Amino acid sequence: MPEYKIQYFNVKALAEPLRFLLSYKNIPFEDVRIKSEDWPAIKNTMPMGQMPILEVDGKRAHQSLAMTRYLAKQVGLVGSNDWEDLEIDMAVDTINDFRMKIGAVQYEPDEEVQKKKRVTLDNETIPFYLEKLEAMAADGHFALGKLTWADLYFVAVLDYLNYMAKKDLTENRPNLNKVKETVLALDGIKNWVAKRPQTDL
Ligand SMILES: N[C@@H](CCC(=O)N[C@@H](CS)C(=O)NCC(=O)O)C(=O)O
Repeated sequence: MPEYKIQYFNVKALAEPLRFLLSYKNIPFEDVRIKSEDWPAIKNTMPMGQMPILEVDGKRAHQSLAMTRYLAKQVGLVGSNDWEDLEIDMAVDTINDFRMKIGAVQYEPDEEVQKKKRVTLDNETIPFYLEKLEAMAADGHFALGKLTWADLYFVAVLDYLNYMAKKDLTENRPNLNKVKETVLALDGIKNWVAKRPQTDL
């Protein structure tokens, strides 16, 4: 079995889908968490000056979605043809678009501008995306009517989304809650969630 190492900050955010995918099959990995005070010295050694980084037998990869998709192939959570993979990718890209829209507000440096942007986020963006995502998950899964990496991706980033949105995004969304329950009930994920470092996001 390849040796896996994940490097990121001490948060779930963009590395958690990688951790979920490996944990799903109980694949061991080194979970390296860089302290923010150590980051400036390390930043320039990273391919794009950013994390997460995945190392597979010492070979280094970056870009969280590409790495998550790679691990999904390793653990068999992809489609069985190109069209099925497209359906999974559509769900994942939609979730990722949602993340970036919430992030654009959370990381807006001007406080007054952030306040204004949060009104639009709360009244328009969040309801729009949640309605679409709830409909996509009508049968308890985001794609193909079965468990795929889109489901694991959503649940893995959910704490991060809730933190940035400052609300429980799955409240009163039965289909999204079903996805959450299904993923959190998987043995490998249950074990990981029980033992992972406790962080807000
Ligand atoms: N497109 C990249 C974005 C990575 C990214 O934004 N990483 C942030 C943390 S979430 C980072 O490394 N920030 C530190 C910095 O830019 O100095 C990915 O998805 O992996």
